[in-house]
Amino acid sequence: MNGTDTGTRSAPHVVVVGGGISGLAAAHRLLARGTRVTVLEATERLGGKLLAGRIAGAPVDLGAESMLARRPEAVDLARAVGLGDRLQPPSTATASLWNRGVLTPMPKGHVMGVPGDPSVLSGVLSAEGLARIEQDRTLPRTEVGDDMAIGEYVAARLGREVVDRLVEPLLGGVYAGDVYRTSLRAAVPTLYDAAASYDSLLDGVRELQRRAGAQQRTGPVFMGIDGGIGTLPDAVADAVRAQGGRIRTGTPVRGLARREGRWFVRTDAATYEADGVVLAAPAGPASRLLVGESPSAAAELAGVEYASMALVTMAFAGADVADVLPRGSGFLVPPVDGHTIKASTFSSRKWGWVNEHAPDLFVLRTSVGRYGEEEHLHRDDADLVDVSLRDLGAATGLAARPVETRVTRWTGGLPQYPVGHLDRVARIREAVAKLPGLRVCGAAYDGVGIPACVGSGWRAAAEITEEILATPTLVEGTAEGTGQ
Ligand SMILES: CC1=C(CCC(=O)O)c2cc3nc(cc4[nH]c(cc5[nH]c(cc1n2)c(C)c5CCC(=O)O)c(CCC(=O)O)c4C)C(CCC(=O)O)=C3C
Repeated sequence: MNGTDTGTRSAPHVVVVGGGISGLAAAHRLLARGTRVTVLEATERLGGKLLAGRIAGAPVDLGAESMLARRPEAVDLARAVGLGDRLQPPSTATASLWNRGVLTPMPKGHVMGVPGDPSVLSGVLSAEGLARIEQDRTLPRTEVGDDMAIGEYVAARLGREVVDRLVEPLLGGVYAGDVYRTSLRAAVPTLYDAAASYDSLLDGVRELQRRAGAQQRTGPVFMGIDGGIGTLPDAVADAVRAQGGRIRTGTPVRGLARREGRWFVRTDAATYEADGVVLAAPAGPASRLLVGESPSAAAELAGVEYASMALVTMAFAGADVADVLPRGSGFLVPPVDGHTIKASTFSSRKWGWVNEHAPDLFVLRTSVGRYGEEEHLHRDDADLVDVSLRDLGAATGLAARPVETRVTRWTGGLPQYPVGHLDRVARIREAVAKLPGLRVCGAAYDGVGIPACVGSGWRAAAEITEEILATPTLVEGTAEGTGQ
């Protein structure tokens, strides 16, 4: 950079479309790299699937409530925006499985439900189910090719019971999906690699476990934030504003066009002129915005499906509940047993901060709905509370009535990663790469977890700044164009 240019050249301007955690992480990184930034969020609220709220006066997460700490991005971002002191691991690392009407401790020693040693599943599977696992040692190799549904692969090796009672409830939480559709390669890449190198899945998993053990990783697997993961987006937004970034909520983007080497991002009130654009919106809106400039990316994005779910958060008088519930952070529910809820998280037990803010309450939540199972979501709030209480009662014996309830509907909450997902993402990226200064990021691409979202935002920011700072363009004063 030539110092004498600063008077005539202002920093390049990047518009970020979407104010969820991916877009905010991208904006934060773009500012650090010296661009000007405008974030445009369609709804009135920043944060996307992260939402902090209150129940019976107590702070609680009403969206995502935990982030993986084994990947650095989410905790690094939290620290970078001043939340380091509020990071807090879960108070308990155990959970239960509501299996055939009985709550049993969640087995340890598996990779997303796939055991290395069948005996860890002895409390969970039937005798036939356990016997079926042994066939893994003698069955001919299962060719997974470019990709295969994780449920199909694990069922072929170990039998359907392992899939239906372990893999499905665990991965059902991650994607609100169906493991007989979900991509092995995208969802659990370590298992895909093991499948390619070992005839026996048990052998492959044991090797993964051996390697994980050799790494001697310390520190918590998950991390929360005092006050809620939902406080992270606002903290990032504050940091973005403090560095001069502009954030507009209630500002849906209506059109995106490239003319004479610049981007024009049209909203109802203004058209923003930019050197770069980060599309951090979900796949549907991203697809609609790309129809003009990249019909092929738009078509691929239009094929990305989402699952919807609802969270029912309930606060009880603490004394009514704590002794009734099983130990640990909550329980998972295998869909094959036909219950409505698919998980319950005991927030007051899982998070010290929930308990500290409301020591006389017990807060828990249930989740309802997954891909292809949207009928429950048409029930009204009172119905969702009733069915949650019925399932909770059947699972744990809980008979108390909550003092307050809150239903949060996450329509289109979780993108699906079906077989072939990674190829689709590669095709999207290839098409998008033909558009100078434009990148996509978010949960639809490289992982639905918060660290993956943050990582994808950072990557988009790094690639764009590399590209546009390498070819600086002359811009006049403000980048805001017509209409404002
Ligand atoms: C997006 C996501 C990731 C990916 C994160 C990333 O890749 O970044 C993930 C990972 C994992 N989830 C795991 C375990 C559990 N998930 C649960 C419940 C839930 N997860 C959800 C989502 C996710 N889950 C959701 C929407 C629920 C429903 C209930 C609620 O939202 O309240 C519950 C029951 C409730 C409780 O005990 O809290 C358990 C025990 C384990 C450990 C497995 C092992 O031990 O090997 C791992 C890696």
